[in-house]
This record gives sequence, C-alpha cells and structure tokens, in this order.
Amino acid sequence: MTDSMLELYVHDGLSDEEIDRQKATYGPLTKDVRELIQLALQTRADADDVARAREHLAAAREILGCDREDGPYGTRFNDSGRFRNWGNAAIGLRNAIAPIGELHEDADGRVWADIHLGPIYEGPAGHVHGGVSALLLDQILGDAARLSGHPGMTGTLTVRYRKRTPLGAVHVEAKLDRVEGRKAFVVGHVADAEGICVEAEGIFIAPVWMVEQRDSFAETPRPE
Ligand SMILES: CCCCCCCCCCCCCC(=O)SCCNC(=O)CCNC(=O)[C@H](O)C(C)(C)COP(=O)(O)OP(=O)(O)OC[C@H]1O[C@@H](n2cnc3c(N)ncnc32)[C@H](O)[C@@H]1OP(=O)(O)O
Repeated sequence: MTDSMLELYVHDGLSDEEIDRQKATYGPLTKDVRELIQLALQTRADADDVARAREHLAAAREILGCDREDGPYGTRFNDSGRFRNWGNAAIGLRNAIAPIGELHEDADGRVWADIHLGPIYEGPAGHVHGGVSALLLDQILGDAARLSGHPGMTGTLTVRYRKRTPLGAVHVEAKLDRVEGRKAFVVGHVADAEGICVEAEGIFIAPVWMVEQRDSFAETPRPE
C-alpha cells in the first residue's frame, strides 16, 4: 500500500517552462469541461440538439483520447520544487470536478480559499452537499498542515454542520493548532456571508515514509 503510493510520487524533471506550457494548454480545457458538467444539468435543449451536441462531444473525446495517459495522475515534482497534484479531487488543476481554485496562505499560517459552489455540488435542495463540505475541509486542513511543514494523511476528520450551507459563494479556511510527534492537529471552517456553516478538526499523521520524503526537501513544496 505504502509502496504503491510512493510510486505515484514522481520526480519527472519537467522544466518550469514546460509546466507553464501544460498549465496554459490544459487549464482552459478543464474550465470548458467544468462548464459542460453544469450544462449537462441545466440545459433545456431538445432531443435533437442534445444528439447534435453529443456528436461534437464524441469528436472531442476522439481527439483527446488518441494520446493519453492511463491511471491516476499522482504527485509530480521537478528540480525547482514545483509539485503538481493535478488530479486531486478537491484542487487538481486538471480535474474538472475539483471545486477549489486558488489557495491563499497568510503570514500567520492561515490557509484559505474563496470558492463558488454551483448547482453540481447540491445536497439538500439549494444547499451544499455535506460530503462536499467535508471534501473542502479535508483538503484545506491538510494544506494548512502541509504548508506549516507538517504534511500528513488524514487520520481523523471531525466535521460539525452548524447550519445549512447555501450554494454559491463560500469561504473555507484552516490553521494549524498544534503538533504532537507525527500528528498535526488542524482546525478550520466553511462560512457563507452570514458566518460559519461547518467547522472541523483534523488530525493529519505523517507516515514514516512521508517523513523521510519530507526531509529530502529543503523547503515545503508548493502545489501548482
Ligand atoms: C513531502 C511530501 C509531499 C507532501 C504531500 C502531502 C500529501 C498530503 C495528502 C493530503 C490529501 C488530502 C487528505 C486525504 O484525502 S488523505 C486520504 C484519507 N486518509 C487515509 O487514507 C489515511 C489512511 N490511514 C493511514 O494511512 C494510516 O492509518 C495513518 C497514516 C493515518 C496512520 O498510520 P501510522 O502507521 O503512521 O500510525 P501509527 O499507528 O504509527 O500511529 C501514530 C500515531 O497516530 C495515532 N493514530 C493512528 N491512526 C490514527 C487516526 N486514524 N486518527 C487519529 N490518530 C491516529 C496513533 O495513536 C499514534 O499516536 P501516538 O501514540 O504517537 O500519540
């Protein structure tokens, strides 16, 4: 299990220029697909128009599929310490369902993101699915642990839903609370304009292999 995961931490030696080129190429594709996901939910096009649109989509699938990778994206590094987790379900640059765009980090260690959660993230009518809130919190609490120099796997995530979270603009933030051995304790919340909707505490545990990997970096790697 551990070994198979480590195999997906790959130093691929791409130049910064090549990474920038890939971002410029694939980022807009991800954005288009994200819009398509929402359109699949919202379109009122009739059956003929849907059939016509599907022909275009089939053509796009053929073009995009003729040269492709198999399997998960994993985490890829280069010499200058840039790392890409572009398949990540919460924040991956090439993952059209990932709701988090830009991540911010304040000087005091607070990590936050402002996110627009559209109708594809619905749980209770008009409101955010509880699992989506947990996804955001798992990611942002994990990032707060990692950016403070204590990366780890989620051991325990405790989530308290204080009030419903309306779809639309939400703010997510987290901060390292304390560290005990290989365990980082992080707190955070999801808020709407009226205040906190969901709060969480996470325990992020660095497995031994991750501690060794971490120690091989002079600085905490920054994600793309
Ligand atoms: C450099 C690198 C790059 C950075 C990349 C960052 C990637 C981040 C990715 C983030 C992605 C997003 C997030 C995701 O999606 S992460 C995906 C969801 N999480 C997982 O799949 C984790 C699966 N579980 C495991 O891998 C292991 O069980 C872990 C690693 C958690 C512990 O296994 P390990 O064998 O290491 O543990 P140990 O037995 O030596 O115990 C050590 C200490 O921990 C205490 N304990 C044990 N279990 C738990 C628990 N569940 N809650 C609370 N505490 C627990 C234990 O009592 C002991 O405490 P103490 O006696 O010392 O006080």
